[in-house]
Amino acid sequence: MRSGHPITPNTAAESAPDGAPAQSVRLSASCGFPHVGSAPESICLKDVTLARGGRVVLSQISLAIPQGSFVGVLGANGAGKTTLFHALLGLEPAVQGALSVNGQPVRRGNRAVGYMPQMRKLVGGQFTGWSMVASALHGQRWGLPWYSRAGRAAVDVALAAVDAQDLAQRPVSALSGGERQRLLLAQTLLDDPSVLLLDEPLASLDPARMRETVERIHTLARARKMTVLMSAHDINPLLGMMDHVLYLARGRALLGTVDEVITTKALTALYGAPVDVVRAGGRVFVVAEGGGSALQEHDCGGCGAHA
Ligand SMILES: Nc1ncnc2c1ncn2[C@@H]1O[C@H](COP(=O)(O)OP(=O)(O)OP(=O)(O)O)[C@@H](O)[C@H]1O
Repeated sequence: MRSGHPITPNTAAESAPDGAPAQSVRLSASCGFPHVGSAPESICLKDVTLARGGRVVLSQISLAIPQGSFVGVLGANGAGKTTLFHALLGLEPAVQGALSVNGQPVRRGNRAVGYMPQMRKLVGGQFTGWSMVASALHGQRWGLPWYSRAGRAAVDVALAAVDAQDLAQRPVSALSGGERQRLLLAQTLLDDPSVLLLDEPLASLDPARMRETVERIHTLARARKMTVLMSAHDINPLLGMMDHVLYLARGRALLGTVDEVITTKALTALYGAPVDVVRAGGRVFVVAEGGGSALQEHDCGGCGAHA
């Protein structure tokens, strides 16, 4: 992971950089500043600065995400996607500013917020699918032999919600990456959250599984009226599903619709360096100067500043 960024002006939707028209911006009731969409906001950031290891990662961000919005969180390695999720979970205090979820200040252990961390290694290898999901029941621990009737029912409902009843009795070690992702998603649903934070749930899936996963999450979110923030390195599997994009780069954030944010002009302004948005074959590519993907490489201009 690379380092953070110097403090830079806020570039969220209400003060988008040149080239980022914010037609859908309206005045938020409780956030107190303009935001995208027409629903009441589910997530508010007011002048928020976040740091990791003493380095500023996101600087003076203000934005509001409406309830029920499906948001793709994009940005290169180290852009601050996980840091933002941790802050919304109450795990990383802000250096400055205020974050709220459903009108309340963020707090650790808020069961209204479901979280699926990045899956970097095998989770729950020796357990069955059912036990792995049950292990996330509130107050439970791995391997406990007994669950309440309500807890068991919640596990069954969560497995059904992600079409994973057939995985319930199979050992997790024998499941594919996509099948394990479904179990992890089921875990996040146990507490019937109103906000889902999904950190790179598409990592290591093939394109067909990526699309299937996005569609499943989208359908679930619509049915349960959940606000979803899903981080990703490729925008393409999310196209047509996102209500909004939250794009992080150089310590700044830009929130809006795909058409507002994913433009050469808007992203060049956000990165502060030439970036091309190229559309080909129904796909979108964000290309940095020199030809590489801007979503794969972290532009470190300004790195090294400390909070
Ligand atoms: N535990 C830590 N201690 C110190 N610095 C950290 C820590 N975790 C992350 N960082 C730094 O914070 C910055 C943001 O990291 P973060 O994980 O939020 O980025 P990300 O956008 O989620 O990246 P990726 O796409 O690679 O997962 C990076 O510069 C990273 O090196």
